[in-house]
Amino acid sequence: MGGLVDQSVPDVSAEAAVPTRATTPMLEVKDLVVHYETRGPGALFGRSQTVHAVDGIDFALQTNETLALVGESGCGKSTTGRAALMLERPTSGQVRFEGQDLATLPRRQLTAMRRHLQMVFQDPIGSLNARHTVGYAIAEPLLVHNLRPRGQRADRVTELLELVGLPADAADRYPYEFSGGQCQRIGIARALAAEPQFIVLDEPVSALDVSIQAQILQLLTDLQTRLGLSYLFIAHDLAVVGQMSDRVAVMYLGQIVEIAARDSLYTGPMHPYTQALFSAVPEPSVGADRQTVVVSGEVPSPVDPPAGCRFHTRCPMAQEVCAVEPPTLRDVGSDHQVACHFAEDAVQANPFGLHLEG
Ligand SMILES: Nc1ncnc2c1ncn2[C@@H]1O[C@H](COP(=O)(O)OP(=O)(O)OP(=O)(O)O)[C@@H](O)[C@H]1O
Repeated sequence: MGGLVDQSVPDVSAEAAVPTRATTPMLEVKDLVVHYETRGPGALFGRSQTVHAVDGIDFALQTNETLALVGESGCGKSTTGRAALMLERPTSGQVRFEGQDLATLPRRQLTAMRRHLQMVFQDPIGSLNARHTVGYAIAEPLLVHNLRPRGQRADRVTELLELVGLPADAADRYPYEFSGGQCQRIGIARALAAEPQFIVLDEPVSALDVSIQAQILQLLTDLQTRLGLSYLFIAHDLAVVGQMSDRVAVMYLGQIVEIAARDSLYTGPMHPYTQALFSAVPEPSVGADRQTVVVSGEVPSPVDPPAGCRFHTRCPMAQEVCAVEPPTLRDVGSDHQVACHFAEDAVQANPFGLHLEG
């Protein structure tokens, strides 16, 4: 496969070994669509319009695997995460957890199933109720799902606090008494309380200082190994994604444009949009802490996405066919799929000047 190498290829020697494929994926998302009906400009009398937040995506996640979702703000990552947990009812498509379609489950069964599916949020402090003690916040899922006899719940809270590296006396204190990193540990303990198998991590470290980020990422990695968790990891920081993921899906305007094993994507990104994302990663030596996508033009509105390939209005490789025919995801290597008519040409042309191998 192509010889593109990103400058910021992370140290991948450590933790995340690619897990062996099971026959039935733990979670499977098929042709997922989430549209929002909103009012256009003009408040009360604005015309009704459809936001194409997620538009027909497929992915699967194995036990103990981390799939990262990356892409610019507004491309549909959080909506995908919420829909995978059924916090957002899909407009159409399937979300199968251990083979069972959650979209068709009666409400009661869905509530019972929810304990296996949890979320950790971006804003660690805001996601906790300021009026509840930390102990209550962590015990609440035990109450909701009726787990553990009443007399054992306090011990379980202590156990969970210990699991995330906090002292037992944290249970009697309030969220405002803790730092952002400590609050994120509390959020993780709360997510773990119901013994989930699958957790959506929605930008779990982007609100934290860099030094704290590393500690939380290490905690998440350790917990995954210890508890056999599967993560859908939503993030914009490609260095963090490179450290945390087994596989990576790149989203643009509600669709997956490239999905691959982490190393395959990081050493040979084939979609021009993925290449643009990688070209925007700041070199650590420069000291910049945020990426800006260098591709020209604005992201088109998800109310009226472009016909054909949605990226064609900004793509340096675009030709006539791109404005007409939507490319489907096709195999371009082992565990590597791309939705681009000219992906092979893009590797040759290297339009964003990624550092070339050799
Ligand atoms: N409840 C809603 N009603 C209407 N539009 C929505 C709603 N939630 C999200 N959207 C729109 O759907 C699109 C996808 O949003 P989403 O939050 O999933 O993107 P994202 O990639 O997670 O962005 P970010 O990185 O900024 O969180 C955006 O255009 C957003 O404005």
